[in-house]
Amino acid sequence: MSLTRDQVTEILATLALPDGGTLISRDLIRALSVEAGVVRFVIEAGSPDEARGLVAVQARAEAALKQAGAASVQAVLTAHGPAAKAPPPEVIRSSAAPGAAASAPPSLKIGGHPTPQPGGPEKLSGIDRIIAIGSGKGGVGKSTVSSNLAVALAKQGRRVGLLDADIYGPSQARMMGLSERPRSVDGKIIEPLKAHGVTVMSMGLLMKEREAVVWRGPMLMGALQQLLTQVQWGELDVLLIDLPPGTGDVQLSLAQRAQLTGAILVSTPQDVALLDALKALDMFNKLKTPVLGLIENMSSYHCPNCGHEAHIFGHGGVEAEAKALDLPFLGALPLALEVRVAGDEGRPIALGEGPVAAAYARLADRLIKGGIA
Ligand SMILES: Nc1ncnc2c1ncn2[C@@H]1O[C@H](COP(=O)(O)OP(=O)(O)OP(=O)(O)O)[C@@H](O)[C@H]1O
Repeated sequence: MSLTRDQVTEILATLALPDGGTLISRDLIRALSVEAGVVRFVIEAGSPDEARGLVAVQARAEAALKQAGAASVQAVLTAHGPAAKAPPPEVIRSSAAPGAAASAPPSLKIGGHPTPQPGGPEKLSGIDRIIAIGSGKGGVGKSTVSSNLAVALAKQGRRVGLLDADIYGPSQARMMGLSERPRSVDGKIIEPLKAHGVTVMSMGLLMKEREAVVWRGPMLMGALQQLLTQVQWGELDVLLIDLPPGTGDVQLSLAQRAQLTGAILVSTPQDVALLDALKALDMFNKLKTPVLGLIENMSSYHCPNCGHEAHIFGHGGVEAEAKALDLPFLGALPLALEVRVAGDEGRPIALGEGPVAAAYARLADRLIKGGIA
């Protein structure tokens, strides 16, 4: 049984706080989302002291939700002090790393309030093109496509950056095989890491491994601004930005802060994913970010034993939709076990040879020839 948002709220409403009331009656829950059994939320306390007193409630909430059927629970305690005198909000503890404080390179503070940016979206110095990779819903392979496309472009000689802006569930560090932490000598400029010929920066590299972070709008926008402007990207032909799924604060904030060349949307052939993708499309239109095209991921499956080609999630839906919308269809990427295994091992499949790597090479070639990447 998969939990609904209302059921989650009901469960949270039963958990009494040490000084009275519940997480719901005291209005401490922020950014609650329930998707495919994964429950994510922030418990926002008024002060770091109050937050410390809520650690036990956080653990009880996680246990109760898991018992009620949640596949996983990512609950984060944050504290907000009064705006005038408080330091930037502090991530106190995440559900996946009990007792661990969020850590970053020495003296580097991540996730403060964004600084005002007069004059609209900025052109980031040294970066020729910025492409956001989005999807209407989670799990369609947006991060997988981003890392593999980055590698495929680098293999064809492009200078490529990959920014993991999926601040809620960063996965690029794992997919690109990075565990080292980026350095910051002066506490301001962050030195990105290099993997497989790609310059990479991810919130995941600044957090402890397995830590889940869910931030509210202002903190999140501050973190995103830092990842865009404080990272020493160097000279890049293209920066790929792996967005969180859906249509939210990060997308909005990104479009407001950086001059995007455009967005690429990833979808699976399933209708539901496509409908969600259309919502994302609508969002990019509203943000005046050009949509450069659609990609169909998990398109066809080649049986490794008999070579038979099957279309497990259907096939061609994204191409048909692209046609109907008069948008470029950029390519179909096969469903293959090795894609997941390679991603989990930190060596994107596009690094090697074979049909999937060839599909990524074609995609990269098409983007380069089209002047997109
Ligand atoms: N073409 C593919 N063939 C096989 N497995 C795939 C393929 N694309 C993605 N996957 C696997 O599907 C899972 C989800 O992929 P991924 O994390 O890239 O999706 P996502 O859209 O970025 O999700 P989220 O937005 O929730 O982070 C991963 O385990 C990944 O390895």
